[in-house]
Amino acid sequence: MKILKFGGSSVANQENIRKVFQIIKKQAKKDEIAVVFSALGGVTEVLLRSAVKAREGDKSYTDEIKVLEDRHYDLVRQLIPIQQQSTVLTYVKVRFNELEDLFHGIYLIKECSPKTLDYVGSFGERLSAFVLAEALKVEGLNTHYLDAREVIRTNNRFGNAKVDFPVTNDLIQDYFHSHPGMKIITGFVASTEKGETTTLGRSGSDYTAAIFASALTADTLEIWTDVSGVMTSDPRLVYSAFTIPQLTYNEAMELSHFGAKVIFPATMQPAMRKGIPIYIKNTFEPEHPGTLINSDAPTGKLIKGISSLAGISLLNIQGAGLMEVVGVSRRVFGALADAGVNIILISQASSEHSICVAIKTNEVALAKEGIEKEFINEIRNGEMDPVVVVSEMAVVAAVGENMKHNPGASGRMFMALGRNNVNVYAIAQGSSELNISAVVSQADLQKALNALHEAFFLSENKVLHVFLVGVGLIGKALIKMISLQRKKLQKENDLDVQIHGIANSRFMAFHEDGFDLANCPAPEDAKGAQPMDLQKFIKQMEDMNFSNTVFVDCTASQEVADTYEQVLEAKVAIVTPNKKANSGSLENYKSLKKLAYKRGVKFLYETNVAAGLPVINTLQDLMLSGDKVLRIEAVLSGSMNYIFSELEKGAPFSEVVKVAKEKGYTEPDPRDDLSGMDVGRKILILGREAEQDLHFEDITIQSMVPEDCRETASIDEFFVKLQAHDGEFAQMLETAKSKGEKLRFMATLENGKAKVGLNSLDSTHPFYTLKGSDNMILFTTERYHDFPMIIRGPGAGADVTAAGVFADVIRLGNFSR
Ligand SMILES: NC(=O)C1=CN([C@@H]2O[C@H](COP(=O)(O)OP(=O)(O)OC[C@H]3O[C@@H](n4cnc5c(N)ncnc54)[C@H](O)[C@@H]3O)[C@@H](O)[C@H]2O)C=CC1
Ligand SMILES: N[C@@H](CC=O)C(=O)O
Ligand code: NA
Repeated sequence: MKILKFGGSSVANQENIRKVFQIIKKQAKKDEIAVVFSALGGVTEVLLRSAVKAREGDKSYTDEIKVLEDRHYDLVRQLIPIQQQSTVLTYVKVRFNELEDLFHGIYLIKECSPKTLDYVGSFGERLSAFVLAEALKVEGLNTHYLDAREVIRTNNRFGNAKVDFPVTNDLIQDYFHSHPGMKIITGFVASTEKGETTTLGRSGSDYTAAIFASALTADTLEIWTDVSGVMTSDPRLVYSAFTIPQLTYNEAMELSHFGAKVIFPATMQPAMRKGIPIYIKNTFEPEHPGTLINSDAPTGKLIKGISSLAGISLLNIQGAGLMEVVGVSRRVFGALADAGVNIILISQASSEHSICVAIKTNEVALAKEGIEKEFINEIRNGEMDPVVVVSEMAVVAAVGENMKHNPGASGRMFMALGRNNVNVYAIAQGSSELNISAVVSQADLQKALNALHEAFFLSENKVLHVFLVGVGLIGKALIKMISLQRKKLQKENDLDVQIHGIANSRFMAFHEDGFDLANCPAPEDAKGAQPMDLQKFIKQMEDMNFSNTVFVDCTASQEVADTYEQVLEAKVAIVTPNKKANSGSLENYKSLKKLAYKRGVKFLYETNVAAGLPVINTLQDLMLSGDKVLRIEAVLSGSMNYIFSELEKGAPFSEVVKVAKEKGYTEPDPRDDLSGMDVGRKILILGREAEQDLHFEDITIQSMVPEDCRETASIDEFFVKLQAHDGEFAQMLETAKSKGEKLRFMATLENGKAKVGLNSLDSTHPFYTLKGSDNMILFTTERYHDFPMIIRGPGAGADVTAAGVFADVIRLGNFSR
């Protein structure tokens, strides 16, 4: 025997009911089944609301009841052929006549007792189960309508009646023996010995199903609802939440205490006591295995799920006079009980200096008043402080029986929270080791849940959540690269990179699950694209509240660089090829580094110098290991090296500059390269990385932009004007050639001063052989003294730069593991 229960959403309308019928017919072919139905979705609420309206003399209840009546008639007409409709329509009509009389009575005497309310509430299930039993007959099933009031006996605590199990079990068994056919049972309703109608309280229909399952020792109980089982966490907050395949009864109880509202375990008790397996299944996705809840040993992971509860406040009861005083906690809890306040979590440290309890925020006033009244003398004497209330809190709890005797769960939990800058206000774990709960600020709830979810369930795949500003040459290349490499990273490095925000200077767009990187739209073409607003972008990034968030700045914008402080403050890591922040004031450079350190996040910018070539990291390693930089001599501009080496092949200067831009070597504005500014910035950054207090004024820069081209408005106009100077550059080249030399645009840093400019070098110089977009950096240090350390290779271009940015992002994965 199997008991199936379908909730209100499963029977909300004809379309859904057809799905329910499919499921019932399929199961009836294999097994003996009985089916419990809730009222059609929303009906009970309307009935109860109308009763209140009637009591308050509000006549509009009649309209609401009329709508319900028509809804049931419509359903009969939709499900049952016309020739067979009359008995069913009559049944419905009689029920609504009864309701009309009932409501009229309430309206007249202006009174509606809990007993009357139970009677009113019973109509929803009595209507749905009857109509559906008849409709299933039309489908060829031999059904038998069972009004559960005939067999479920309760006391007369109306609204939340207690079941008399011995009597009920006998009645159910007798009924099933003496009545053939597939029972179609009303959920929620029961009756007293005297035949008064009662209801079974919250999730009453689940309870009905469990009562029948238990009385009949069913093989299984299936709860059909609108979600595919119990999820690992609240899917509205944790996008990667998934269905838990199997839970023990204990785990199900713990999980549903906070958050997972799929079942209300109290209602499952009768089935649990008998060890009957319970399946949570989805009417709208019947093939999904859903969740099995049974008494088997816990399976799988260290924890099963992460539940949460918002709207919490913490009460701190503390004072020096409370230490080692027996009876304090009894009085605290007594006072809370007297005030009718439900305690959600308790924590007391062994110093006994304070007791901390978490309660629902709407009960704070009652609780505070109750406790302060109880301790009025102690507070007056200064032995105890007034109760301190911290509001806007939430509880997160890791749940699973495998935590028992298995060290590491709390370590992993608090590590994940700490790494993501989630402050923990209170902690509780019972000795059952089934649940570790932590109180966090409500603003951090989503981040906390995601961090925990990742730590416990996705730990094979740590996820970096990227927000990318600047989808230009480098940004686009980066997206493409991540898309191509993602599978391998997931498989071989336990790392996933998702992009949740994209922006250029005009538009921005966001995606909760991460954009489809293989077909990533431009920001302006993405769904929900909005005009770019940098502050809004950052706010949205913070609101999405992912753990391991990375802000990637692929612009050359000062405005974006100016937000780094704000971003780091939010504990978000930064990866950027944009040199503006590090080449601004020395103070800003230092304070950003300090802030990143303080906030425990990384600020990575390898591509600030020589694109993907390992220059910054190498220099940082040298410094960390105690070396000292004496001199840096370098070619730091890919575009300038390209331009001066291409010039040798005979093309005009302006033409070569254009090609350098087309090849993606130059800055967005090529004058930044030609003016030496870009190289100036790079040598400044290298100096600072070498722990020298370098300012921009310490650099002498020779500009290659002819005077009259400096003030031109557009880049196109600049190119036109530049043509007039092709001859001068050809002449410079000739002069060098005549001496057997080559032109190299380079930077030198020594004794706290830097020089940037064009040099003519003979063949003995290491830079002589550079080609194309090559960069070359010579570090002369205390350790690399006689011969410098040399780094050489292409130092500009979309791919080598994007690769460097990508490598920094991946590096973050290693840091924050
Ligand atoms: N091209 C190269 O070889 C290398 C470039 N870099 C750096 O990479 C960065 C990006 O360069 P490219 O991709 O070539 O530039 P790009 O001009 O192709 O792209 C820049 C993107 O940033 C966007 N943008 C500009 N200001 C913005 C703002 N305030 N808010 C939002 N978006 C904004 C633009 O709309 C554009 O989508 C620059 O900082 C550059 O110095 C670093 C190393 C090498
Ligand atoms: N424009 C730069 C590339 C970025 O740093 C160059 O030409 O080297
Ligand atoms: Na680099």
